[in-house]
Amino acid sequence: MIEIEQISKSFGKVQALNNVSMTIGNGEIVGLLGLNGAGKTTLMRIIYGLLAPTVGTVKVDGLNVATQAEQARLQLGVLPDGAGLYKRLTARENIAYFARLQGMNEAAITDSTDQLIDILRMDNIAERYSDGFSLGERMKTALARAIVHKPQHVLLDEPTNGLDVITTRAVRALLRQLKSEGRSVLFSSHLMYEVENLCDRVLIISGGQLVAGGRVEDVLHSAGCNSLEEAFVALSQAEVSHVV
Ligand SMILES: Nc1ncnc2c1ncn2[C@@H]1O[C@H](COP(=O)(O)OP(=O)(O)OP(=O)(O)O)[C@@H](O)[C@H]1O
Repeated sequence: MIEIEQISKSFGKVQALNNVSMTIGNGEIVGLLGLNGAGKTTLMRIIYGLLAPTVGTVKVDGLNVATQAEQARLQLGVLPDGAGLYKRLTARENIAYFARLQGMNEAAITDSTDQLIDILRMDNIAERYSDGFSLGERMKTALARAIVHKPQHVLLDEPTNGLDVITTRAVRALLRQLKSEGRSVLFSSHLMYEVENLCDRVLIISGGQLVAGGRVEDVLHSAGCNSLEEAFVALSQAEVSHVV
């Protein structure tokens, strides 16, 4: 379980997050929605321990990410915003290198890398250097790298960004598989239908504040809307102060 308790984060005068609390349970897919600049990436980076919150704590399976960062990170797989790859490594080598950093043995690395190359349809790029990869090819490699060590919790910042329809479907199937294995998935997206189809729960952030959360039908009901897009627009446009 990931427990986010009263997180606030300021960058100078910009309050990127303001008193955000939530939990993400095992076996759950949670979608994080928010307009550009709402605070999604900041929240993901804080959960992974890349950024320290100004106030608040994050616990991953009871481990405080501020004070037990290394142990907590072993439980997490992360696809960061604009994920960078090692250009002088092939896609396969990028994935395997990351797995090695996570302490996996070589047999498990080969096994898991082969599986992901197959699932994400990466046969044509597996042995190519990542320098020059298209957006979708980079995303596939970064996604495989994020989950190669089979983490308990997966944080994905816009995981289907730039992917073609077949690969997007494969990614959705992969996320459902992670859920069926009892893993938790938190992903951000600007695609309403994706969130609607995939998520057990949706969280809506606006101006750094959590303005709605729950099952899609509950969010629609409380916003008095017929579609998630309508509810999202209505909730995101509510007046929220963004500057302290
Ligand atoms: N390192 C930083 N320095 C200054 N401001 C920052 C920094 N990182 C984020 N911000 C600001 O914090 C706010 C939240 O940014 P964040 O990247 O979390 O938004 P987001 O919801 O992921 O947006 P998008 O959908 O555009 O990716 C924005 O106003 C952004 O400009």
